[in-house]
Amino acid sequence: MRLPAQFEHSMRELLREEAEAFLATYASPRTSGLRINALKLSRAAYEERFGAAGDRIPWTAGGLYTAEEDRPGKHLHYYLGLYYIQEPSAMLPAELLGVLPGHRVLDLCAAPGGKSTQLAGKLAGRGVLVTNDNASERTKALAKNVERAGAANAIVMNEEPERLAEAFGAFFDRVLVDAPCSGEGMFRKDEEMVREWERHPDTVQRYAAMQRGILREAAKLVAPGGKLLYSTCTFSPEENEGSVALFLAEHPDFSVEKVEAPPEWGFGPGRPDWLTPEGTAGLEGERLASLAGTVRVWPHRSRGEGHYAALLVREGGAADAGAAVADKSGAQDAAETREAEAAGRDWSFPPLASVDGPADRRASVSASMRTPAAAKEKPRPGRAPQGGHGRGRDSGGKGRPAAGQTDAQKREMLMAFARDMLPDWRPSGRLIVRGDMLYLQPDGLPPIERLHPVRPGWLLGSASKHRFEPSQALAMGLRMTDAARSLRLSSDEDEALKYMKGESLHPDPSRITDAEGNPASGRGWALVCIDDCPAGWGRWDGALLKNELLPGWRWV
Ligand SMILES: C[S@@+](CC[C@H](N)C(=O)[O-])C[C@H]1O[C@@H](n2cnc3c(N)ncnc32)[C@H](O)[C@@H]1O
Repeated sequence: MRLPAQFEHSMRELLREEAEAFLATYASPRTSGLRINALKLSRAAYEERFGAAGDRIPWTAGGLYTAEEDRPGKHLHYYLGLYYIQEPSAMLPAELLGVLPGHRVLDLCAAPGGKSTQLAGKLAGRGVLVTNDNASERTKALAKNVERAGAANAIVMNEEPERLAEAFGAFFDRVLVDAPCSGEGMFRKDEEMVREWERHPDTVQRYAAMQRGILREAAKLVAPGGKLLYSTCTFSPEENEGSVALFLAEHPDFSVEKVEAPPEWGFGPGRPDWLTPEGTAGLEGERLASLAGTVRVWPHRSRGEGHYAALLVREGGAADAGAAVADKSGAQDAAETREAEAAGRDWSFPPLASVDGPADRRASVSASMRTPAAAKEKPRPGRAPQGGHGRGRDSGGKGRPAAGQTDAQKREMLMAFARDMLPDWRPSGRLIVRGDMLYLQPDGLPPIERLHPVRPGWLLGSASKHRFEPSQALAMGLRMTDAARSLRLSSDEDEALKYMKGESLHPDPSRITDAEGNPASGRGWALVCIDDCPAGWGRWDGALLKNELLPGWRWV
């Protein structure tokens, strides 16, 4: 690979005797990997069922090295969200952030969602993940990847960091800033980055300025005692230690938490000594030296592409207070769910939270379970969702209000669907209606109506005319055993691939089963599952299973 002369010169200056080993890596293939989706399966369970998929990536739970010829993107399991294809070093930042179930987590520069799906796995369905990117085109892939992973507690935003900081304040226990950067660490992966670097001599400076602006806003979003992980996939000291030095100089309430890694992983320390005197932003002494506690991943030392990560902790507050609080509320939810179950069919979704309505109309599931309520709701004007998805369609469903349907009626349609199809399903959150679309939003968020959510919650489906249509996102976030009617296929069967290609199926009626795997009664929606994982919806008429998989989710 031909490297930009200026890049090669700078790397020789920095690395000196190590430079040859570093430059030699450009003659060997890049590393690649996949990460098993903890929301669906553990690595042990994956390997037990499907065999070992590759060498383990030591720094990441569920991470496996792959070879070019493996083509993991061409396997049904990829479509089912059982794993995400991700460069091995790119798995490090989310791992270092120390996310616990119940945390409030923000992924500020998130598209296309590699680290968001990893963070969602760490949350294990508890707490909230706000995943954001300011490039609206890129948020489509972000939303789809988050949905494919089955993250039911995520909201997807298309916002500028300033506006998030205004709306949320210091709300988050964990913030990830996987910053836009000059991408020097990805030259082996993407030669276009090499050309881009060459075309713009000021690339490094331009990105450094961007990163510093983003970090300033990110600081406002971290709760006292919370943590911020800053990462790039580049080598330049200006974009790495330099951006963190300025951050520390401007934010005395943050400090570096040293990254501890076993020597065999090969990580290098941060290099404050590579900063110019101006590059230190006036940082001195111990604070400057603490930058050595940040981490550099080098392709000649580790089995991964170039990366940088800095873990920054904000002082004050009780460490992990968010997780503790959320754990408590999780226990409370479980207790209240049991109470509601005991009350039989009175269990209900929360009252509607109108996107335009006053804040005091918002209510939690737990409150609604005590007082099922929808019938009293007044009709509201529908409002087009941002990037709305009819049944999770990639570009359709412009969020037109269903003619004549009130929000309360739409909620009732969802309830009727859930009673028929998902009798034991007990999600938590608050129900949001936007146009035809119904979403379940994690509890406890501040008002976000003035922002641009691409998904203000888990997209459950759309209620138009007289029927509720469940979304692909709903299917992907369910378990096979949630469904009162399912068709269970194995990835070895031709039928599985036919379904994923969009074909309708003619299964023997005995294969349409209930949650326990016994023959199911009734007709209507059925959850199609492959290797016990939901793949999408079909409509069963007693002889034919009509394929309801949307084109954007099909096998290609
Ligand atoms: C390195 S990529 C993120 C990769 C992503 N974290 C992942 O793991 O898939 C950086 C992202 O930052 C976004 N971005 C650039 N400037 C931004 C800003 N001011 N606010 C939020 N996102 C920004 C870009 O659109 C890009 O998607």
